[in-house]
Amino acid sequence: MAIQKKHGKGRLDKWYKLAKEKGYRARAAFKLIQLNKKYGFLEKSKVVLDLCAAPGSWCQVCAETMPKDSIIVGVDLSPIKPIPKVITFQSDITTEKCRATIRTHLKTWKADCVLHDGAPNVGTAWVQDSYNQAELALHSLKLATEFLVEGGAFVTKVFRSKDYNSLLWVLNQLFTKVHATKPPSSRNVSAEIFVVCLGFKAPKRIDPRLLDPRSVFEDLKDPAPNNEAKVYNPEVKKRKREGYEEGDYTQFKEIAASEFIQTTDPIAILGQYNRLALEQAKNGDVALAALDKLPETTDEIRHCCADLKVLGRKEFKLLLKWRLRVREIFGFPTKKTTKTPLAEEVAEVENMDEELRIQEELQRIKDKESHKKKRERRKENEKKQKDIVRMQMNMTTPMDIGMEQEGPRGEGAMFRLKTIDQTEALRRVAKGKMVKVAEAETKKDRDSGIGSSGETDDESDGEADRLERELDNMYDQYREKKAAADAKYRAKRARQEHGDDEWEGVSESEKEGSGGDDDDDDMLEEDSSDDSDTEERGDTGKSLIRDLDSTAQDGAGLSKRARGFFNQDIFQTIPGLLDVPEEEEEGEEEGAEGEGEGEAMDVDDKEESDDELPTIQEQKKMRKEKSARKQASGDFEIVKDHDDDDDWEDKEKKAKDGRPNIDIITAEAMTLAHQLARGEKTAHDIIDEGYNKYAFKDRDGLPDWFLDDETRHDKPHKPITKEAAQAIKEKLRAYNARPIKKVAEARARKKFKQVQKLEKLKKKADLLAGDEGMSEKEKATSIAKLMSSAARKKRKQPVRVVKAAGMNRGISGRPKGVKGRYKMVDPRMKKEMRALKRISKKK
Ligand SMILES: C[S@@+](CC[C@H](N)C(=O)[O-])C[C@H]1O[C@@H](n2cnc3c(N)ncnc32)[C@H](O)[C@@H]1O
Repeated sequence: MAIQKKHGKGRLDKWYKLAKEKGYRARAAFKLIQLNKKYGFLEKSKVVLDLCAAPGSWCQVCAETMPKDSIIVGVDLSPIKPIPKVITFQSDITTEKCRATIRTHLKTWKADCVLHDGAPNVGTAWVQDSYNQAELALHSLKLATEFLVEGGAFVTKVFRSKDYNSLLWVLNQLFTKVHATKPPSSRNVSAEIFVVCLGFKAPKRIDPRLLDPRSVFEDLKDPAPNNEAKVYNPEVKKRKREGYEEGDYTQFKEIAASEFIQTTDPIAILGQYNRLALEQAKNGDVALAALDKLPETTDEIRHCCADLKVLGRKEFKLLLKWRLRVREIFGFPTKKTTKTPLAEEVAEVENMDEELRIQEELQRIKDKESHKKKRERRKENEKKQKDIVRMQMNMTTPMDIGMEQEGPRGEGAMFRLKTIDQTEALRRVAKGKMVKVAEAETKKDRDSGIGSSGETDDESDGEADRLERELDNMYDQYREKKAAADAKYRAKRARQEHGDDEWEGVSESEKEGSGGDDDDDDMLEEDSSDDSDTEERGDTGKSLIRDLDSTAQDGAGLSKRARGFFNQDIFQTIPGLLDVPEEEEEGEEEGAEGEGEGEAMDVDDKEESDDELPTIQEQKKMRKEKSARKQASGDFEIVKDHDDDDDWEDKEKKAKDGRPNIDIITAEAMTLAHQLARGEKTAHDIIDEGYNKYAFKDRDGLPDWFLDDETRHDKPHKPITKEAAQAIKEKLRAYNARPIKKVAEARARKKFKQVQKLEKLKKKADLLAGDEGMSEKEKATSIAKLMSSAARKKRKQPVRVVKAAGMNRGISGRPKGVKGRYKMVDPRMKKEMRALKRISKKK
């Protein structure tokens, strides 16, 4: 929760900094800029009267925004430093003298706009005497009625207080439109708002009572003096006025938090008070002491209680929830029974409360409805799940579960491959995975929050089921958490979600031996996507045949991806590995190039392919040569560390991204390659090894978390040779030895600059050499001079120390008038250092 501070550095907000940057004398400038942006009163004004104008930022904005040669008159109790094109003088706007001075400056002119940003400052910054402010605003209005032209605008600052409505009423009598607004640059913690009055009615006669604080603010008994005047007359003491509670002269109101708990209208308290006090507990208030000790009274609640005026919707809700909870604990009735109407005077606050109340009511209704829906869906799914189990036990048929659907031609959906494939039902039925379908559905619901809300309708479930679900749920949460923290895991999941498990299939089969039921899955999935645009049974059949064909072909030769893998240089010398018909290979190569996959090509090959394309034969020859070169030098391009699972995933991803394939050869593959090369193993052996206990796993009915763990840890550990491990180590060492990107960039920049410098020198030397007016000796000496001056190192500019004081403090970026290298220092630091030294010396 961001709490705006009113003191110290809290003041140096973005508007403050922006004002400094733009050269405005106060951040208040932005309030006028924003008000004018909304109502556009300055652009059409030729004469403006700025009341309470010091230090003059509003005058600056006027001078900037108003047409050329406009008249701007600014007045304040404090002196205003001269501003170009602005007339300023010092006076109290409540006095007759001030009125007369304005008249002399304006002569016969009438003002198009009267601005008033007066603030009678008393006490600390946040304690505002709202009455004085309202009174000052009324004084400024009085001046406005005298100097404003008909249709003119009046902008005034007011504080939300008891007198606010009376003031608004008066303004409404004199102007056609009255808008109360709070510009974004006005601090949230401040009670100030601005009233922009447009279309001055300019009545011929104004009832003097309308502008008399005594009658406008009728509660008033004694007329209030201008507090600012106290600055000049310290004898004058602040008087008590009616309109405030006895002993409470400020707008800052606090109430014991226990009152908030007990009240029947908590929203009224949230709207009216600045703070809910908890710490009175120390003064012996029993209710507060109990409240203070409750675990529900968290730090966040304490923060919220500390300043109600800065809270947003979320925090209000938090406080209201807390109240309900505490009421429950203390045994209060938890439903609201009565509502106390809010005081009329705090109209603004009342609106906000009303809004909050409506919003909460809406939210409550929404929540209720969504809970109801979730419950219904959950029940439905559970029923389905039970039906499916029954079906598996031959107690019922899919039709009973609602799986039948009439196709466009009348045939049952049960027998349409396409529809079945879409629901994945057949595939799972075939593999006995119907339970998983239901599980997946239930899980989906759980993911969307169903069942996790602790609703009471799971009594019908068995304890074991419930436990299982809870476990699954916890595991899902764990996975979500992991996914949020782990980019690699996210990437992997994204790949799975996009059905992009082609490579996974390869690595899986490579790791576990090929075959198994996963292959079937892939085939059906491909089938469904291939034929998504046709509903014909025949078409689906065709597609199945096509896929089966391709698989058969893969079995005979190698799949495209497998061929890509074995196309790598390291396998080039192994006989019989790539016995593929010539035409087919050509087709593949072209395809790979066309698709930009290039998995069987390394970087160099790729670069070559960019130029004039070599023929297939040439490419093959080049590859062979290269492979021989690498074999001779023992340079294996391997990066995979055997135990580094994450790294492996990363490499897989890289390979999928279409980057060079140097990363995808693992130590295992290298070992295998060595074994094949040495004749220790044949292709047949490898295929044979593929049939192992890991290849055929029964995954039916097992929970996801278990399957995940299995895939991660239950896999064959293939041997790796010493050479392979060594090669990988070397490779990684080379990787680690590379300079970081920034260093490489800096070096390249340096080199580039040197080349540029050299070019320049060359040009100059050429010019000198071609100069006919110079003798050869002269030429030689001047070129030598040139060279030596170029070789001389430039002296670094000394760093200038700039004190961060006054205007410079709090500004980010280069301070004004400072050129070259500089260092910002805070003089306070120096003082502190000296003090520390002094202290240590004394010691
Ligand atoms: C918030 S500042 C005005 C800032 C100004 N709008 C600006 O942009 O620089 C409020 C000013 O009201 C002035 N003020 C308060 N009472 C006054 C009075 N009776 N007559 C004239 N100025 C007064 C104070 O001296 C103070 O400078």
